[in-house]
Amino acid sequence: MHDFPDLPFDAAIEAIKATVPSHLQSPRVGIVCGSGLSGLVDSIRDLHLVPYNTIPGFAESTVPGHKSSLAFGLMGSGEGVPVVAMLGRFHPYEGHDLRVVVYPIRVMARLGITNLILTNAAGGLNPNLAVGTIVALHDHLALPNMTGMNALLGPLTSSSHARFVPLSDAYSPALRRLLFLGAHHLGLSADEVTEGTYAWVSGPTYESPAEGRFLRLVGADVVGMSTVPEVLAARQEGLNVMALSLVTNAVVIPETYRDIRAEVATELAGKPVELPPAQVVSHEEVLEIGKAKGQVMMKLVEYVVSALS
Ligand SMILES: O=P(O)(O)O[C@H]1O[C@H](CO)[C@@H](O)[C@H]1O
Ligand code: HPA
Repeated sequence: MHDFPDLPFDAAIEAIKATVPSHLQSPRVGIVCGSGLSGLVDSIRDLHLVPYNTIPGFAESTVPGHKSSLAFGLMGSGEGVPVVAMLGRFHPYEGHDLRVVVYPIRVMARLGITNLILTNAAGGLNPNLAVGTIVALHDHLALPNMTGMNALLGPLTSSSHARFVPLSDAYSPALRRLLFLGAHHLGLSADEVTEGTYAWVSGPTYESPAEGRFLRLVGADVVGMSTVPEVLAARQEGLNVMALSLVTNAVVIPETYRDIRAEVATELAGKPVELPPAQVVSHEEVLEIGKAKGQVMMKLVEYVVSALS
């Protein structure tokens, strides 16, 4: 296998191995913690943190709720499974090139992980998904990928990589099976953990009502600004992928718009106008739900990782 020099893989691996204790240097599972979900680190013992700014080629995460360190350690009971977790990810809207966004996934693959568990905070498009629901992704819909913003565009980063990567099998059924066994063992209902399709958007704007309606119409259940580029790189690296969305807010999809003209007419007729409550999403709300519900996500991830031992 030959790595290409614009991405400093060898230097990154060297920097990591220089600080991480030898029994943690070859993690089997990689985990990416989404917005407000870095609390997953609490389930890692023998914890060893490597700040991103000490790893050649890594950027810094600039989004609140995303720390900027790799966490090495053991997860699960008994001997434990060696894992590496990204406490904070990179998003294109921060100004990071897509090759930089997925670089940590490729570094984790070179450290030896074979399974990747991605987590994210997402807006709910499917009206059946309550805030707090965990959605195991079984597919994605990525308009940016289809229109020239694909993380696999450009020179291959390894001569062993496929140029054309199929996505019909991107989300491992075997890992999803483990997840639902875990949900059963943890006593979680079908309303608490379910499956669905993730729409990837570039952000950083949240969806307009018409965009939300469009994404729902074309089959997406949740929407977010991450994960898909990482899935593509992981699949090119030959990793098994599981991705979990935590629904942190309902995307506003009104069936009808406020009739402002009628409101004015009512007002002019001297009658009181009843104003509907404003419905806007904020990143603070996203982080709050992540903190409140992150525990369930953590237990599920712990179950799946333990089952991989
Ligand atoms: O996908 P993660 O990184 O969890 O973050 C989600 O939360 C942020 C918006 O609140 C966006 O970055 C969106 O993608
Ligand atoms: N839209 C896009 N990304 C998100 C959302 C949303 O409503 N919530 C959390 N991440």
